Amino acid sequence: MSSPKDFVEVSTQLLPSPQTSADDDCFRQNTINNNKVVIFSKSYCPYCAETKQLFKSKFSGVKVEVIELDGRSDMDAIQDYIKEKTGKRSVPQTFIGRQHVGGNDDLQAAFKAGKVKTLLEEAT
Ligand SMILES: N[C@@H](CCC(=O)N[C@@H](CS)C(=O)NCC(=O)O)C(=O)O
Repeated sequence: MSSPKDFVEVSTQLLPSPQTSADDDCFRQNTINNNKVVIFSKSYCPYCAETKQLFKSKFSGVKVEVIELDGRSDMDAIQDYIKEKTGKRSVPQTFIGRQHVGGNDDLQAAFKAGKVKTLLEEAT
């Protein structure tokens, strides 16, 4: 059952254009640190669509920050940064409460194990 307040808010954030590569990393880390749920995504990617749909259907009411990488001039740099942090370069990559959950397969498995709910509850 869902009520109006349960409707999930999915927004697409454009990171500001930083001046230096040190600023770049700062913006990327701040995006992960300052949002409860962050999904690095590509708009055409079917796995990304599944990840976004999971939050929409199962965690309505939770604000999800979606960074659509395709078309961004810093797409490769962001993917390099995520690879450096997590070992993974594919999209989607989901972070909950600053913790890396992983790609869509990882997220779906974490959901089935009840871990997504726990991470959301623990996230500030
Ligand atoms: N098993 C991965 C599959 C992800 C995947 O293959 N994503 C593609 C896009 S649909 C990808 O990242 N391709 C390389 C790229 O876009 O840089 C998952 O569940 O997340």
